[in-house]
Amino acid sequence: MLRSKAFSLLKPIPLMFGQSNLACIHPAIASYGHRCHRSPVDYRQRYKTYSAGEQTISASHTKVMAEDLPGVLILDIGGTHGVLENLAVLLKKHFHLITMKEFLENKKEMSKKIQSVFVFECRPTIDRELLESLPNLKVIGNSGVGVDHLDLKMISNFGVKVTNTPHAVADPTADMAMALMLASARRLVEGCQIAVSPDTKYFAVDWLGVEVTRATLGIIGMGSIGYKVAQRARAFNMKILYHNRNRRRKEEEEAVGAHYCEKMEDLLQQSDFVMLVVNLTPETHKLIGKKELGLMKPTATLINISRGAVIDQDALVEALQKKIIRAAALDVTHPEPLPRDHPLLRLNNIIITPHIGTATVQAIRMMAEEAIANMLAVLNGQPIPSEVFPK
Ligand SMILES: O=C(O)[C@H](O)CO
Repeated sequence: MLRSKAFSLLKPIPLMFGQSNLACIHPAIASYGHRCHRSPVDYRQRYKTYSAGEQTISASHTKVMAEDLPGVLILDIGGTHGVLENLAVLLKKHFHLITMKEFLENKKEMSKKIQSVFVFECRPTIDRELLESLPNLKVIGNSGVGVDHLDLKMISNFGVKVTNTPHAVADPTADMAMALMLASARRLVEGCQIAVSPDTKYFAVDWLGVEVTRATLGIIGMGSIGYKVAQRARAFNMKILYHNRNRRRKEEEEAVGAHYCEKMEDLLQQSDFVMLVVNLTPETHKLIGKKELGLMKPTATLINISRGAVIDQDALVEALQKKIIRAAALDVTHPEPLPRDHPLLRLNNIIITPHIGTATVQAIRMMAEEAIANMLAVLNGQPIPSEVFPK
């Protein structure tokens, strides 16, 4: 709902990809993956520069017929063509769009044409049956960074590559992390409800918040999103702790004033805000359970912008009910959405948003562009900016 509303505001914009010539992908985009791995900030900078200078070439200038382009199967995600209209415009520059409906109606002909599948964010998934019916499939372009919804091993056994969009998601997701932290700390949602309630006799002292400024933030998962959260938190003079599989370089730690905690337990015990920014893998499944929640301060807040299954939700319900921790702010849950009678929805010390970390006009477009660049690289046998490998 929120996504489609946001998207309806999106006006046609100059497109980064010029013509439907598969070789004409802008070199800045074709190569950003390599450099951006080290310096993700670069990408947005360069994106601005190039998109501003790029000439708009509308679909009518396209000489190549859609049928001549490699087929991309769009798994239905809404919109009139099975894909949001504005994403369709971007994709059509380089691909012959085939919706699931078209595929199912004319499977014999369509299945041969399809060389790529575009997956919008983290849904839906791709099963063996679909893979078996696409003999020419070469790449699945996931729009979004998390690929926990895809069976990477099975896909790779079909000789199909999977790509994701780590660069496009980093800033908006880090912004969302800050929004959740601030909203929970200052009890923004309750404040809104009170402000619009018919009862005008309310006293702020009855629902005091806590301060983010100078508080201790513990970031679990210091990849590019985690690091961007740290950059933002520094502006709030927060003390930053982090736990990650690999320690960041000294210069990177110093740039944001982050302190490494080798043991996650130390971070949990010391933090006022614990921020989860890890990928969902078998190792991080229910990473935060009863024991971990018990280590947190009773005044601490848990924020999750990764995946719902990283938290043992039953343990979280109990911790929030018994005030073992102060509050939680979740952009992700398991499942999504939660069943309407789920106990998490009945608590007042929680904020839940419907997985909107990347639901911005800019991010959705940039994710699509990053996914397109990846898919074209695979189809053209060029270096792939962001490929994901099975473990
Ligand atoms: O994985 C991601 O990038 C986000 O969760 C998008 O849905």
